[in-house]
Amino acid sequence: MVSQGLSFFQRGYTCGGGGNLSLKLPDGNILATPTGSCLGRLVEDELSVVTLNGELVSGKKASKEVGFHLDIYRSNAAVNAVVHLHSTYLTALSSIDHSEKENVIEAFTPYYVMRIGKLPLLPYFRPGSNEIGKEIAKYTSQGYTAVLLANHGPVVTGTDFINASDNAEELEETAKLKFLLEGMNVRFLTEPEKEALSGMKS
Ligand SMILES: O=C(CO)COP(=O)(O)O
Repeated sequence: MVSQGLSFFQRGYTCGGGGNLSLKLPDGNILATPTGSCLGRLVEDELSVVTLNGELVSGKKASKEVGFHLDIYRSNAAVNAVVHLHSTYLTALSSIDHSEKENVIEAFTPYYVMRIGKLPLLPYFRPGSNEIGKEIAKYTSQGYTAVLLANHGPVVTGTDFINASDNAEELEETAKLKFLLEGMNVRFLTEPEKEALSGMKS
């Protein structure tokens, strides 16, 4: 978790004190990043261990968002890790329109389809509020890998910590593609145009 946090930070997936990470330990407790910590400067001994009910077992006080991490674990036994980032492109996308939506990114690559598929946008909630977890759990209980919190950022799950981290990166890259393609105002060729082009072969 310490090295992956540093990797996220160094590659610009998060900055300052934004974001939080967690994973399920073999004994069923949850290892989480402490509140106020920078993902690029995590200290192994300071990481929080909490029970599934949120009681602190060891380390520093857990992230103020640990409640939604726990709601996610309780909603779906297949989830073993949760990554929450304030990554640039997804946070930008989360800030365009606040109304709840079933999906805010269309797929551009098969990898996105395999890892994420659909990205629901949830309404804005104050960070740390109890309501967030219940709203996220409505989706994770149905097998959704990720949701986007309005004016905040993505919450991504995985079968293990590496899987959740890779899912989060794929999602951010897809958001980047969306802005690149839409920013260029790309219009792909229609079928008649493709045919016209293929007629240009000598
Ligand atoms: O990303 C954050 C809130 O959404 C940071 O909060 P924490 O430092 O408590 O984890």
